[in-house]
Amino acid sequence: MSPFSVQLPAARLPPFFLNTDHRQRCLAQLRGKQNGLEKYIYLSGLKERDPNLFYEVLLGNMLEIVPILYTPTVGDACSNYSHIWRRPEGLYVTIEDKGRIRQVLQTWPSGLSARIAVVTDGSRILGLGDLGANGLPIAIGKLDLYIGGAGIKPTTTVPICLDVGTNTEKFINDPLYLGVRRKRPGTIEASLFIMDEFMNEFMDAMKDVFPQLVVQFEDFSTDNAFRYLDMFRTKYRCFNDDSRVKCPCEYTDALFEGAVILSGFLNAARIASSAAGTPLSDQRILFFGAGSAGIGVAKQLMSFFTLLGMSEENAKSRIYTVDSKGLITADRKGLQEHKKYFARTDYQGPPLTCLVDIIKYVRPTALLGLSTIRNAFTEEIVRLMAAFNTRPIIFPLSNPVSLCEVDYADAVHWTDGSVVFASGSPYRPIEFEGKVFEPGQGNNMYIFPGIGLGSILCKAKHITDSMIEQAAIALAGSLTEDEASSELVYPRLTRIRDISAEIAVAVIRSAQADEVDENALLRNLSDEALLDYIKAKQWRPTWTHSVPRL
Ligand SMILES: NC(=O)C1=CN([C@@H]2O[C@H](COP(=O)(O)OP(=O)(O)OC[C@H]3O[C@@H](n4cnc5c(N)ncnc54)[C@H](OP(=O)(O)O)[C@@H]3O)[C@@H](O)[C@H]2O)C=CC1
Ligand SMILES: CC(=O)C(=O)O
Ligand SMILES: [Mg+2]
Repeated sequence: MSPFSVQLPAARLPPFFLNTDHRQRCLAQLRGKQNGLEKYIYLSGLKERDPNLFYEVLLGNMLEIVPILYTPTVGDACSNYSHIWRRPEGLYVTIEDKGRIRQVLQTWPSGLSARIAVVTDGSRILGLGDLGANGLPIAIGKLDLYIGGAGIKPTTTVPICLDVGTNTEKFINDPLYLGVRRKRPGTIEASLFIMDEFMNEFMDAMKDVFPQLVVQFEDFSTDNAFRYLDMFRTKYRCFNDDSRVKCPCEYTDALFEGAVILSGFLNAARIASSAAGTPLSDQRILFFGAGSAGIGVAKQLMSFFTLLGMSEENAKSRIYTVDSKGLITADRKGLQEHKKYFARTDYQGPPLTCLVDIIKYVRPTALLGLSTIRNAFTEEIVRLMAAFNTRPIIFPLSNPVSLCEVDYADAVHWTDGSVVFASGSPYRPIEFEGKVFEPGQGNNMYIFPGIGLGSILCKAKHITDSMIEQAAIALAGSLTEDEASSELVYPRLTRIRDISAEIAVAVIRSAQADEVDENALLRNLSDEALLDYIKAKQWRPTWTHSVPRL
């Protein structure tokens, strides 16, 4: 509880306490911690003691604090959550609650005022795999970004972990593990039926208990992600898609990632095209990793190409996908459903299984990594990209850093500084041959806060494809002159609040065009008035650091 929000007798506080800058004290305490996990624990404690001070410190120090609350450190927090747990921070709905999920949700204090829930089942946390009940911090971290990055009110957010078990043996055997001690229901018909019943009951109960809520599904394993979104996309106010291109990637994590990568890719392609003197649309994009994230991003890029006037076939032909078995081709036996859409029909020859060979065959202008394979983009691969392209686009997007396909410094060195780079987790700028190089962070954190804010304010019934596309275009267009001349592909994180407000304008306009908005009051506002309205609605911490001693 904040010392400022309770009536403490003055003598209970040190005499000069109220006249010192607590933000500086918090930063000093934070910086005194030995490692990322300790910093995470410290910040979590600060949020509990004094939420206003916590968000004030976050807003003033985004570059330092976001990598702790979010990727990469949140990955450590999740992996170790049962050991570092201090206090209840979210809602757990377990498989054992089946039949009474409504009552469980009703225990959350702010039913009617809740606006955004991030829901994970812990089955694919970042690229770290099945972390079971330990997955909750990813939902908390995302919501901190909704709050910090867009100004969503903290009391309207709901982090939820669906604990249906874990297949990670070491957790089940860990005496401190906090989740239910059982394996996840399997994939035989009867187990799927039980899970479908559980998920249907959960979503029905969510709609009843939190009538104004938008649900973001986060870090479900690819098979579950596709399955549940297929079940729910037209029924509930979860992130949703009226897709022109029917391939199953409406899973929100992938949708947002698609939008954010589209945005960075647009800026990267402009840089690369102008260096090579080729048209923007003349791109060949190789996706290394074809799970929900890879296919989600591929879909978003290709749908943008169709907006540029390309036919669907032409747009699709620009995209190549690779999984653990190599280049995905249509003649492969037993190909999973989500991989079929982009499977190549034009490759004749023995299966291409090695990335070097695939790159020699495709000669991509852009190489995107969503594979969770650390250092998969070797020196040979990166040098090949540089040999084929004046400005090779290389986006190693797997999170956290420990799973990133190539480190920034290596990418810069191996391409003699020609790489156009964005990674999923943050890297620091580096100096190479007397020049400072600044990496981009291609992470959905740039987009979901603004989409959430816009959707809440216009009371969107669903989030349509065009809302997501317009959000991506607004993000791409949000670079300042300084950022563009530094060849950044994403704006600097310190501006995320303003960027989220601009994205929210684009999202609201698009919701209005698609007639899914229910807040008629916003329809007649000019863009300028709408931006002012959005900024006025952004929640800010009300903490003051200079309160006189009584
Ligand atoms: N930057 C961002 O904003 C975001 C990043 N991500 C990141 O994307 C990554 C992937 O997520 P997701 O799609 O859900 O995960 P999945 O596990 O579903 O997909 C991983 C993909 O990589 C492929 N793969 C695995 N090993 C290899 C290998 N040795 N060679 C080639 N391909 C391989 C898999 O192949 P196969 O299908 O054959 O198993 C699969 O297609 C995660 O690290 C996640 O953190 C996710 C969302 C947003
Ligand atoms: C960033 C993110 O959502 C992921 O890696 O899953
Ligand atoms: Mg995610």
